[in-house]
Amino acid sequence: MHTAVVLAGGRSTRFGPRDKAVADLAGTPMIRRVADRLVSVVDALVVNCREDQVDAIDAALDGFPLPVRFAVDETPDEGPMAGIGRGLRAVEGEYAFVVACDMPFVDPGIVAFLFERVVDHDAAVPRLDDEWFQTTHAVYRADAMADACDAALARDDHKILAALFEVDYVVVDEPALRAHGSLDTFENVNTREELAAAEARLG
Ligand SMILES: Nc1nc2c(ncn2[C@@H]2O[C@H](COP(=O)(O)OP(=O)(O)OP(=O)(O)O)[C@@H](O)[C@H]2O)c(=O)[nH]1
Repeated sequence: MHTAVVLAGGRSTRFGPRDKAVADLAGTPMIRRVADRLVSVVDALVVNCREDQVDAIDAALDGFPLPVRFAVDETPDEGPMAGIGRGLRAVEGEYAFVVACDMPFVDPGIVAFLFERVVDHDAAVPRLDDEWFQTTHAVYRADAMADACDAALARDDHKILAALFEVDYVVVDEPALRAHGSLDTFENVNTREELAAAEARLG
């Protein structure tokens, strides 16, 4: 059983007054695009967000063919690592793909490969040449990473890497990623301009 945890609890300040999770991207809410890209590689979806986002996200996911569960932040605005931990606690199987709600080109081939690479480890984290770890596009062993998130938060450390470095992780490098899909998978939409560019690419 594979789950996807979609992170949507941020404030989208660069995007403007509206929540980018449910922003219209070529006729489909962004989070729905992300979810739709994952149907072939996971069995269930967990959405991490704030309570005030639930209704709009639930509407955006109306008719989604897999079970959807919400993992609402107990305390909002604790950062993405807190969201990862919260989301992973709601996962039923062993492993989950964690992805930001603003990655509409997420590539199922690469996600499937991350699920292969994580076996016998706690995390499989992509890392492109000259770039940092793609921790919001990675597969985690749900209980191990959730424990590490809780431990880091208890030390008042909110960095995702503080949790990652506590678990047994493998790095998935750029050549391996390229062999399994498009690196567009890591593209994220933070601004209205990036939304327009994504829309143009979708035709
Ligand atoms: N639960 C939770 N998730 C968060 C938080 N901050 C960011 N995220 C999520 O982490 C992912 C990456 O965050 P950003 O792209 O920086 O999103 P953001 O914080 O909403 O955007 P900006 O305010 O423009 O930086 C997104 O999927 C966010 O929804 C938070 O405080 N809590």
